[in-house]
Amino acid sequence: MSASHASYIKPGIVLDMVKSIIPELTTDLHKGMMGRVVVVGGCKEYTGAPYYAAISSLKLGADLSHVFCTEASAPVIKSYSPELIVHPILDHSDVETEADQWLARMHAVVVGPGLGRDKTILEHAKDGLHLVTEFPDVVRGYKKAILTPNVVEFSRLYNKLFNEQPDRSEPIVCLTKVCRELGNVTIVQKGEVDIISDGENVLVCSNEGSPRRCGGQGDLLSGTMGTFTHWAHTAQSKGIDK
Ligand SMILES: NC(=O)C1=CN([C@@H]2O[C@H](COP(=O)(O)OP(=O)(O)OC[C@H]3O[C@@H](n4cnc5c(N)ncnc54)[C@H](O)[C@@H]3O)[C@@H](O)[C@H]2O)[C@@H](O)CC1
Ligand SMILES: Nc1ncnc2c1ncn2[C@@H]1O[C@H](COP(=O)(O)OP(=O)(O)OP(=O)(O)O)[C@@H](O)[C@H]1O
Repeated sequence: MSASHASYIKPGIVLDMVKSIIPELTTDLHKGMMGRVVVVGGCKEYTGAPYYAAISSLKLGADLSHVFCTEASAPVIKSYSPELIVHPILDHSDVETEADQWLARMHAVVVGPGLGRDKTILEHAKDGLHLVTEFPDVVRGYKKAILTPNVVEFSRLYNKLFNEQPDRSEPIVCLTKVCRELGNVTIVQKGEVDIISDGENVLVCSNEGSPRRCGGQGDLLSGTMGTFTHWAHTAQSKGIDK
């Protein structure tokens, strides 16, 4: 299927789509129902990235926000906020067992902010996009997966899958091609204009953002997306999303 068959969603309805999935706060809710999100990230060099992602998920409206990070980064991340639940497990040899007992309770997992490139940590936890670029089968066919590459990360992924650089003059064609190759995962390709697709639908978000390009904006996006993802799936299960 070529990109010309993809259906395009009008940008103007984005806000309505988002509003339609925000759950109503009612007195019968109990702690956790608005979202239990875990951010997997945080290493010696990067403690801000997982903090930004985790605190964003909470500030948007999730009830509980966890961070899986390394031993060294844990006290730093904890000191930024008492609201985060911080697990220093990523450099433990039994990380999978330790993580599994928590993962089963989570609504959304945000993998990548500040994981760094330490080989041991990557073997244990994997930098989200680095992992997908190295081993695309990890997400292939998992339609709930959302990847949020910046331009350079997208090029690396495209190159891995098709052994060539993406044609920058045809961003939508290239994006839908990658989504389909990975079994219709959703990709948010970030840039001046964000292009979002699952290989079938394409949403181009050209709302003006900040012209400042400081680090951490992708982390805010990934954290809020963790909460929105839970809300979207809940709305979908109730048949109330757009
Ligand atoms: N305070 C923190 O702890 C922060 C940690 N961060 C972490 O830092 C690590 C490295 O992140 P990087 O984003 O530097 O990743 P990379 O090391 O993969 O570098 C990406 C490169 O692509 C470039 N780039 C991005 N968009 C581009 C465009 N449209 N055109 C041309 N070049 C473009 C960037 O300038 C950057 O040099 C990650 O683990 C990340 O999570 C960052 O999230 C920033 C904040
Ligand atoms: N040139 C641009 N103009 C306006 N907005 C942009 C531009 N590039 C990216 N953005 C916006 O900034 C947000 C973060 O994208 P960015 O490319 O900075 O991610 P990143 O490099 O992964 O971030 P991080 O520093 O957190 O790792 C996205 O939501 C995107 O819409």
